[in-house]
Amino acid sequence: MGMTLGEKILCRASNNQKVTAGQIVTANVDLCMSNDGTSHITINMFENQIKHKVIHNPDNTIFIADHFMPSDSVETANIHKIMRDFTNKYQIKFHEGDGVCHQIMIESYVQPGTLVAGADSHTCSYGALGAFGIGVGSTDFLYAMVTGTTWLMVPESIKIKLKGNLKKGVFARDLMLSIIGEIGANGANYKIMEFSGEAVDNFSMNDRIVLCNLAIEAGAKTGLMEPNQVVEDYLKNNRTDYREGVYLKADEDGVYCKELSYNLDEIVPVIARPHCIDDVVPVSECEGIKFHQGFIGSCSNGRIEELRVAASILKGKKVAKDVRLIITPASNKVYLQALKEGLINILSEAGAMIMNPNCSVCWGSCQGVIGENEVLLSTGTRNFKGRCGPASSKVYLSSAATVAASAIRGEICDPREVL
Ligand SMILES: CC(C)[C@H](C(=O)O)[C@@H](O)C(=O)O
Ligand code: SF4
Repeated sequence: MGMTLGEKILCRASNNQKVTAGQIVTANVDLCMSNDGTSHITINMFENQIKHKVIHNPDNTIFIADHFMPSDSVETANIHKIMRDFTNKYQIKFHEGDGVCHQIMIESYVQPGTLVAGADSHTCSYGALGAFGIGVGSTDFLYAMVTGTTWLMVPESIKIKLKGNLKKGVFARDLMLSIIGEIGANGANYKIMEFSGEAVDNFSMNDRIVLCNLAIEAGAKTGLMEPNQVVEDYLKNNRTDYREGVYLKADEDGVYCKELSYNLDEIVPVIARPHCIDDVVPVSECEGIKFHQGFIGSCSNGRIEELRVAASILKGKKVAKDVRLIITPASNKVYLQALKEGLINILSEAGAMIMNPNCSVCWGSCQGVIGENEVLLSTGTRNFKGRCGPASSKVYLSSAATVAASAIRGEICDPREVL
């Protein structure tokens, strides 16, 4: 009996010949990542509750300030100071203002075949590179940072076979929201969502990240894809630390708890309605709904490909009078690329507000918070009640194209009408 891709990676990380779903393993963690959402909690425990104050591998420990960047209050400024002092003291890597943690990790650190513990739920994004990213709480993060290991039960895997091609105006974001809409927000609880099939070969790095990033929103332990030439090219072109990676593949006879198949030709632009990500309907069912703010950004949808699509729609047009459009590149690298391509000019001339790279409106605690009864159309990851404003506010989730097209119209519309 063979192994799934996730089992292969955990096998390697735990120095086993074979692992099977349900088995509990202690595994070596290749990278530890923490952000300003919770790192002060970890630092407090480290300084005050443990005896042997050792960081297992400072070089592989990365702290990133992105959720409240720049700080919006004395409280968050103090969190950044705690992070700055701690990372200086222990020679840990620290990024401040460079962008969203997961984007920074993918641009600069994560390698295929590795295990990464991140104190953030969307650590599952690293599956795009064929790495096993797990979101952990502050205590588990502390354990991994100090010991270089973590323990986990090997999850069962769901094979998600993708074939066909996305039509014009339909994006990876629509595909993943459609999958979550079908299986439900608990549909993959503690499972690995392993994406495969001929369609995956045609995916860009951005598509790969979009799919793996939202795996947690179906309850998955992580999302995974076999690394391929696209990954290899991405690493070669973007990474100063490029080295030959560990390109693990699932065995033909790996055991899956479920198999799902999707034909990409059948996917249409969709929207997740408030307040649950699995309340997914075709955009056409939301046509005409007024909204007050649009947001393009986040670790899910703030990369250059998304800004290009937004710019192609907004070029020469104006954001509707009663809509605020906030666009936040996912990293400085993305921002600089957008500047170089003239996208920032186009978006700005159309009336969008361009923010510094950070979690921005996705997180709803730093910038672009919405008011009582206001409606947000967002490319963020979550639409929980109160995520981006008071309990009376509403968040709809869609692709960047849908946000851009709707921002011009002043009400939700299908991006295929303008593309
Ligand atoms: C702050 C952090 C712990 C949180 C997460 O884990 O996902 C945040 O990034 C989010 O998207 O809600
Ligand atoms: S962009 Fe949103 S989902 Fe991603 S880490 Fe930041 S707050 Fe979390």
